Amino acid sequence: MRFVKGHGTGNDFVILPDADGELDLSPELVRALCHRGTGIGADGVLRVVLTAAEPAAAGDSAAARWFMDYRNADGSIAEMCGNGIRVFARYLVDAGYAAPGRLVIATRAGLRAVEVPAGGDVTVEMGPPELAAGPVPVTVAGREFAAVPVSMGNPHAVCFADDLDPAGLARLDLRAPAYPAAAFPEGVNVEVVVPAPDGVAMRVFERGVGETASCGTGACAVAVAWAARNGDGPPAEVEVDLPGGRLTVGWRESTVLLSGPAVLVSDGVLRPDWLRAAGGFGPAAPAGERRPSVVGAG
Ligand SMILES: N[C@@H](CCC[C@H](N)C(=O)O)C(=O)O
Repeated sequence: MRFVKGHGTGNDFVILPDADGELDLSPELVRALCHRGTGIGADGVLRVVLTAAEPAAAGDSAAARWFMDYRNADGSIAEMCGNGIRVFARYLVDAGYAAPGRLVIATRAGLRAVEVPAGGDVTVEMGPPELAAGPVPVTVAGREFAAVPVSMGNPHAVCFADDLDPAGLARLDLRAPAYPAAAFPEGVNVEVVVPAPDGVAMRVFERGVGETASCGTGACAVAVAWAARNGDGPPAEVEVDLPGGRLTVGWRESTVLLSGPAVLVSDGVLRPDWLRAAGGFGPAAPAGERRPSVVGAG
């Protein structure tokens, strides 16, 4: 079984080519693949499957040839991944499954158009954001924030720490943020944001993963909450600095655009013995018996 490893600003993924939808990706196998000591190591898994072969993408095959099946490192399923879809698109072009240019990819959050040049940064149209009613109290490092709830297809809670600078942000203990379960019944990704010379700097505690070096949907949620707070309409662009690098968030009418590097690192082969010990890929379950399409971190 072949895999490719890739990342977007340090948010890293195991890419599994599965055009015909033959792999049953159990949560146990996802956890084993993502384990940084005993597996390949990643924040998540991207299964690359034709929409025509994927029951979760039923109805999208006329508009999009490929479906991004994204899984968090803990084995849970999320609706959307902004860095993941950029890496996914880079893989499609690199593997010869798509020509450079604009391509549309199906996700659990709906169709997303991606602009993939032959080389360089990849931009995705992330769709319109949803600012939910708030604020919601979220506690990070013993401090309560009035968090702004934003959906980018997946849920985010944006916490502004205006009194900190990027160095203060780097010192914050981001483990175990707490939030009212009723406000985020499916769990939530928590971002802490500070002002930075070119825009904003952020760190993120991802649902289903823990702290990651970068989060594309998180960067969009932060830029949306930041623009809403400033109150004078979306700026042309916001530069978002993350521990793993810089992402740029822009707007085209009501659509949020996310740009940044998407890098393929290595190709590999899963050893049969390792795969067997990790539980292996079962045959894909019939459509009606598939696991729930979205699982919160719990
Ligand atoms: N890193 C991703 C987001 C992945 C999903 C997230 N952990 C969730 O459960 O919603 C990104 O780049 O957007």
